[in-house]
Amino acid sequence: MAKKRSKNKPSRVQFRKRYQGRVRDGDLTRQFNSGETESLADAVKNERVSGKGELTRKRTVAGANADRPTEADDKEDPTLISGRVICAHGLSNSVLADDGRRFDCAIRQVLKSISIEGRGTVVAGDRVRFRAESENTGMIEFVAPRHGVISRQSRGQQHIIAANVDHLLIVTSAAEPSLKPALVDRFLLTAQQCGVNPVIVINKCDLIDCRKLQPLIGVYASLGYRVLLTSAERGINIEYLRELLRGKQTALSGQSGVGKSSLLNAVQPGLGLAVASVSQDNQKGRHTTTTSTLIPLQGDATGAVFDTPGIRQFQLWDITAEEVAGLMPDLRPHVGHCRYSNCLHLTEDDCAVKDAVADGKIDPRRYDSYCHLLEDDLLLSR
Ligand SMILES: Nc1nc2c(ncn2[C@@H]2O[C@H](COP(=O)(O)OP(=O)(O)OP(=O)(O)O)[C@@H](O)[C@H]2O)c(=O)[nH]1
Ligand SMILES: [Zn+2]
Repeated sequence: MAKKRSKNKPSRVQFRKRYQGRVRDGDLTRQFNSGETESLADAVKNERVSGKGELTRKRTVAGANADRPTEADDKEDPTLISGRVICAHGLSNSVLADDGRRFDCAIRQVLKSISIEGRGTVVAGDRVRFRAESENTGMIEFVAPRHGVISRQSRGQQHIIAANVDHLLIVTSAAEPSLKPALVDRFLLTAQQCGVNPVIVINKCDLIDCRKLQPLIGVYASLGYRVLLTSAERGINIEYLRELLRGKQTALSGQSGVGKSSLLNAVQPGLGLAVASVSQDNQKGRHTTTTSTLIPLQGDATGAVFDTPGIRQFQLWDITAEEVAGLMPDLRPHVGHCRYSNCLHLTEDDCAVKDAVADGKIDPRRYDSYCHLLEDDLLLSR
């Protein structure tokens, strides 16, 4: 009789132990002296937004800050300006107000105190409310809760590089360089892990007979992934891509030379160039490679693209071999039916995943990707 998947999952305590305080709530965490941790989103909610935390405590103890706004006040406070963070640089953050003005903003101390080592209090893509202090400077008072967070691992900690990412374009090319579905599978896993909606773009479709791609596209489409065949060179599906980007914050990932800049230039002349120069800047400094920049689309109040080296090649962050199958929509339904609750679906007997591959329910190539990821990467580093 098959065992239930839930037995395979680590308990909350084991989970916390495993990540040693780095509780992955999809957000930054801070650690109290007691050893407890709290995500940035929760901290902001508890302390800043509800006004029940630090601010309120300060107010009652010292009687100070009595005029501090609560969230409701913030939203109604006409002196605060709404905008989004274009580039986060610690002390000076570039913020684009919804009315199109640019401000250099500092961050209010209480927001800083809830991040780890002051890093990542705000990141590119964050929706913020700030108080203008001059024509072009201001103070960020409020950071809205995030969705679609892209992070990377840095010295064992999660480091957010972009927030509120609506779409992740996984850009590949049909040829030159050749299509690497295993790489697409990795990016799909990362997108799943980050809670970002992926779109697979196969560029340079002018170089091959696209009918050859039908089986591959069929597999992805059957898993619910959107696949777009494009040619930046011939202008194929560029209008569709433009529509996809409209009003959304989109991140691009993919190997060098697949045509990311060319696609952006086809959508909006000069956009690829703007992106390339930002990427260059990022590559110059060793510590700035994680800094991402949001580049607004012309004539589109809310549409913008992120493109930094950090996102282009972004890696799975802190994933365990046991978690991978659960992040793959084709493997996931079968994992609970294996004989062993800790089955890795590689060499074990009575493995429901391998049975599903044999029965044609899982595409063998996808299973192959899974095996390579575990054997060549995740299990080797153990
Ligand atoms: N045939 C063909 N060539 C293309 C297409 N799109 C881009 N290219 C060419 O592919 C090469 C690489 O394009 P880029 O846009 O620089 O690629 P990228 O992904 O931005 O590369 P990196 O900046 O290195 O990450 C250039 O020589 C482009 O002219 C296409 O649709 N068809
Ligand atoms: Zn199995």
